[in-house]
Amino acid sequence: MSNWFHTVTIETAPILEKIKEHPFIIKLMDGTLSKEVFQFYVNQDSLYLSEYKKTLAMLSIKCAAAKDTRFFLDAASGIIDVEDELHQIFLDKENFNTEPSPSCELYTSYMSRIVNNHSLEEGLAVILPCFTIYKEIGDYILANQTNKDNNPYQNWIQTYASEDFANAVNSAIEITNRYAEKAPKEVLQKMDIAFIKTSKLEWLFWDSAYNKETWKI
Ligand SMILES: Cc1ncc(CO)c(N)n1
Repeated sequence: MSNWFHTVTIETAPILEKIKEHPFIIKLMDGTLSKEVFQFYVNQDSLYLSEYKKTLAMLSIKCAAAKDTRFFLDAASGIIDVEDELHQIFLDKENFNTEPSPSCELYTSYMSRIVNNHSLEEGLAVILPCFTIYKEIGDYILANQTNKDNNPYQNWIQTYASEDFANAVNSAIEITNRYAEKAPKEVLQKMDIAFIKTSKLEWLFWDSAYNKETWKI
């Protein structure tokens, strides 16, 4: 198989559509998303990113090629900058909740489990939707919004529709496709499962923020 990512993207297209139709994204795009919901999201996203960077660093040391290790280490340290920038702007430090929501816990734990206990290829697949879905959504919002000048969430939107982020996404896809080219069919199937599940978790993460998900007990 020459382009694993292309094939799995076709398979996950309905999930991406559902994300675009989610009220969180619709309201983020038109600027009517409540500040409370966005706060909840940024709070949880900060907890998410702080785990995600560790997972990327862990994945980096499993790559045989030094340039791939460097890419994931750079991405991990880039996340520290994103955490600092976006979260300084949007995060309400006094009301910061240090407990991950069930969906946040599920998402970060799932990625960490796959990266730590499974093959490199599955690890590459499991962390990829975090890049590719945010790129899709960033571009989608920017292309469809009519209120770029007065959307309170424009900085957030701009980050994920930026050229820097696009370059990082392309590199992550290229690396994953390169390892997939040499992978046997059984491994490719496991890569699909990991990618599809994380794509669903992306939807779940937005949905959980929109509903300000709590632990039921
Ligand atoms: C949940 C989630 N997925 C992906 C990204 C993009 O890095 C993010 N900030 N948060």
